[in-house]
Amino acid sequence: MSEQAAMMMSDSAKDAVMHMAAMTPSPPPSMSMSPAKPKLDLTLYLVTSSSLLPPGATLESHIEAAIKGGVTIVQLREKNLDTAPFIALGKRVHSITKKYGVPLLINDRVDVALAVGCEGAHIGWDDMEYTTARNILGPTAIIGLSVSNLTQASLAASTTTDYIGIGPVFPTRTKPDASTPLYPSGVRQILGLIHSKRPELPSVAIGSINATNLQAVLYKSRPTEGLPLAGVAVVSAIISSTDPESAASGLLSLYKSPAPWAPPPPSQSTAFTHFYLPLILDKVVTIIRSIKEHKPLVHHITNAVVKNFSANVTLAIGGSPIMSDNFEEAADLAAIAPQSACLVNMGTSGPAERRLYALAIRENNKAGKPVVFDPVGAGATGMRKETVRWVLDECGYVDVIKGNEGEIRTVAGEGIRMKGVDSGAGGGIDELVKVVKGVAARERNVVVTTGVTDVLSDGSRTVLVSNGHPFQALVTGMGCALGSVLCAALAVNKDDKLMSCLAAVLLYNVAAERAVKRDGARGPGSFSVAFLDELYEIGEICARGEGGWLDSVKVEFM
Ligand SMILES: Cc1ncc(COP(=O)(O)OP(=O)(O)O)c(N)n1
Ligand SMILES: Cc1nc(C(=O)O)sc1CCOP(=O)(O)O
Repeated sequence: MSEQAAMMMSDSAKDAVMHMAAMTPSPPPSMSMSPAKPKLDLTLYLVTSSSLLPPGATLESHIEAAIKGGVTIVQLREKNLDTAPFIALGKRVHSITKKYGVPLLINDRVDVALAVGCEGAHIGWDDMEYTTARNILGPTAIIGLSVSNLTQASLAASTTTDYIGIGPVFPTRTKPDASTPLYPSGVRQILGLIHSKRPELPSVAIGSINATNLQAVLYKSRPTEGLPLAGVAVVSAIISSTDPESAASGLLSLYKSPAPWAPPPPSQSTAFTHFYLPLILDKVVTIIRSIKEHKPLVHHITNAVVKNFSANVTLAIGGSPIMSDNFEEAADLAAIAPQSACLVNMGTSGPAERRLYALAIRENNKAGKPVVFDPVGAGATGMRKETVRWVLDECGYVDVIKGNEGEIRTVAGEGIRMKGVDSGAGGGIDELVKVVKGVAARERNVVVTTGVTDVLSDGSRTVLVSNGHPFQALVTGMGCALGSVLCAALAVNKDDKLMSCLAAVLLYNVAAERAVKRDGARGPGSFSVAFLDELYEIGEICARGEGGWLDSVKVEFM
């Protein structure tokens, strides 16, 4: 056993492995399980657990139905079977999987895999050490290793394992002794590390993956560089279903479809890859005009303090505000209008509101409608930090996070995530840009950070906007109502979300500058009225296709 592998195992497991290794000479070629390495397709990986079958179902019929539905590889994971019945079951299941050319692996038990003569085994950190398993099963067996953290990932990637199982992604009842959940952002970090060690090594994610979260797992875990997940492994999503064939085909079809919130591929998209200002400002005008034309519905789940102002801002730019905290209509509101978006502002949130956020995010994700998340006061209390973590890790996908510098630093920080972007404050604009870019790259979305200079980033492109007026900080709800404008812009332009956010921020901040120049705008009160007038006025100017109001923009592209 290698010293490295020994470090990672419990003492009893080490003793067992040492014993096995001493007893196990290098295998003669005849011990190889099949003459050639079977093709490995990890796309939809079924891991079994007989105890989770619905009443009356048999494991054999469930597995066969799931394969018909599209399962590409099966792992027999039976924790309570003695050796002889385990081998007998393995042989029965193998006769089914062989018919369909689907590889069968055995969980934990290399001896059972050998006796069954199936395609390989999956082993964890309490099981037989990898090299010993490889020696026993031979070079053509498929062997997978589990990893739950970066240390294990680094060690596993230094072996010749055929694939890695990363988990748990979410808390799961199926494996009570599972490690701390990684969430998609943790899976992404592990994929990045695997890429740095063995760029071609495929991985699957496991742990409470189901039809509701599969696309978010795939999308959010995709690293900037290197291989994305090669598949997802599920137990209960198929085994507990009364219709395993449909459960499998449903998961497969979600796996193969682009996430509803994914922007179109770059060739079709109007994304700005070159920062050519006149073209960008042209697009800004088009987006604002389009809000007036299409009157997008903005479903506000927001705090009581800012509802009235947010509704007025939405109306002033030509949108249709709905302020609804009603569970019963969240799904309808996501689906009802061809162009809509949802604002989740956690200004005043308790347990009921948090359940509503989850529902609204899920429904808008399903309908392909953008979601803007405003983590108001994110760092103020433990409850708020946990709400932010929960929204980002467990509620699906948010297209845009908008907050002030402190809020975005909290979103980036160690208190929220297993490991976050360095959130040290006070490093100036360059350091802030690094933080904002880091969050956007981690969440694969757009982050809008408001301040004297607003920082907008999608993780690769970053824009600084220095328009605006100090009166903005003196009007209640001014910060929150930017969320309404972001929603309206995203609702009418989903192709390039950074561009939509830029249009919203420019409209908002140039309107503020113009408002203080209006007659009678003497202080925050009259300013807020003049501001609404200017939002409206700029909309009218854009509707005429004019861009003169943009002469004063102060933008920098990075
Ligand atoms: C595909 C896949 N990934 C991870 C695991 C977990 O295996 P392990 O760590 O051995 O834990 P148990 O499954 O034995 O509880 C897996 N089985 N499959
Ligand atoms: C078998 C297993 N391994 C895990 C890991 O984290 O390594 S989580 C897990 C259970 C997955 O079951 P379900 O899809 O029902 O949540």
